[in-house]
Amino acid sequence: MQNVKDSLLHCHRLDKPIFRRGSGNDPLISFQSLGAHEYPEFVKIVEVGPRDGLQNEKEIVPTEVKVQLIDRLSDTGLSVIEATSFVSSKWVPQMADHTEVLQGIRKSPNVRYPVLTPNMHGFQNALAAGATEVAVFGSASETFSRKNINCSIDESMLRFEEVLNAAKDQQIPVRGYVSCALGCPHEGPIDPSKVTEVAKRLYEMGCYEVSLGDTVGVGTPGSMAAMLRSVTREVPCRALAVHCHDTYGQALANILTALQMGVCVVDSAVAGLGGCPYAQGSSGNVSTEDVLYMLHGMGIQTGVDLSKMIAVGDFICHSLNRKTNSRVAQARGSQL
Ligand SMILES: CC(C)(COP(=O)([O-])OP(=O)([O-])OC[C@H]1O[C@@H](n2cnc3c(N)ncnc32)[C@H](O)[C@@H]1OP(=O)([O-])[O-])[C@@H](O)C(=O)NCCC(=O)NCCSC(=O)C[C@@](C)(O)CC(=O)[O-]
Repeated sequence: MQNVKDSLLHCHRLDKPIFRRGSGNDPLISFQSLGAHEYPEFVKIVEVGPRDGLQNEKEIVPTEVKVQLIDRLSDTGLSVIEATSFVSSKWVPQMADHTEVLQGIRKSPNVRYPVLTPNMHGFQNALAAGATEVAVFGSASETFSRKNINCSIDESMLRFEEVLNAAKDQQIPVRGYVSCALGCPHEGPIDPSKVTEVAKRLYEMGCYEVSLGDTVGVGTPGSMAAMLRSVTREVPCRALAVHCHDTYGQALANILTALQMGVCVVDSAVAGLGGCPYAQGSSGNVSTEDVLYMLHGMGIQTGVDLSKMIAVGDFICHSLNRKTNSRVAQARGSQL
C-alpha cells in the first residue's frame, strides 16, 4: 500500500483525495482515501450468475431463460458477463446448451461474454460457437483439481498452456481461475504459497486476469489478507480478481479486505445464485446486488445500475421459483 502514490488528485464528487498508483509498466489505477484505508475509485464487476450461478441447479433451466437472463444483465451497465461453459455435459448437464446460449444472446458492444474452457476440446467448441473470450480454471488443491476436472494440477497446467497458445494465435483473451484459494472441501486449509504458485503459473502463461476463488466460502478477512499478501508478491494486483462464495457469511468482509489491499475486480452472481457441483457444501456466490450496494455506499463506481440489477434478480428468482439470496433485494422487496 505504501509504496506507490504517484499523484494526488482531488475528487470533487466525493470530496475525498484520489491517489493514482502504478509502477513500472503498470497502468495507473485511481484510489481514494476513506477512513483509515484507500480504495479503488472504480471496481469492475464480473457477473458469473449465468454460469457459476446456474451450473449447480438440479432442474435444467430452459435455454430461453438463460438467454433472457444474460440479455437483461447486458442492460444493467455490466462490462463482463460469464455466459456459459464448454465442459462435458456428462459432468455438468446444466451447461449442455452452451452453444445455443452463446448464439442466442444479444451481444452488446459494451459487454464481454467469456466462457469456461477446461481444455482444447472446450476451446475449439467455444470458438466454433462464436466465443471471443475464454477462461481456464485451475485449483490450488490437488484433490479438488482431480474431482473437478479429472486431472492433477500439473496436467491441468499443460492443458491450459495449449489453450493459451491457441488463444494467442486467435487473439482471444484468456482469464484464469484458482479454486480453493482460501480452503478446499477435501483438503481443508490451503497454504497461500500453493495459491501463489498456481496464480503465478496462470499469469505467466498469459492469463490477463487471475480470479482467486473462495470456492466453499470458508475464508475470513484474515485468511484473505494472508493469501493476497503472498499472491501479490508474484502477480500484480491489477491482474487479480476475487471470487467469493458466501457460505459462512464472510463474502462482503472478504471483498472489502481485498479492495483495501488493492484488488479492483470482483466476481459476483445476481441474486447470489450458485455453487460448484464438485464442491459439496458450497453455497451461492456473493450477490451482485449486495456488492453494488456496498461499493456505491462507499462512493466506489461500478457503472452498474443497482435497481436494474435487482429487477434482473427478481426475473431469475421468479423463473427458478426461488427466493433471492441477496440481502439488499430482500430489504428492498420488503419495503415495497
Ligand atoms: C474437464 C473435463 C471435460 C475432463 O473430462 P474427462 O472425462 O477427464 O475428459 P477426457 O479428455 O478423458 O474425455 C472423455 C470424454 O469427454 C469429452 N470431452 C473432453 N473435454 C470436453 C469438453 N471440454 N467438452 C465436452 N466434452 C469433452 C471427450 O470428447 C470424451 O468423449 P467420449 O469420447 O467419451 O464421447 C471434465 O472433467 C469436465 O467437464 N469437468 C467439468 C468441471 C466444471 O465445469 N466444474 C464447474 C466449473 S469450476 C467452478 O465452478 C469453480 C469456479 C471457476 O467458479 C471458481 C471457484 O468458485 O472456485
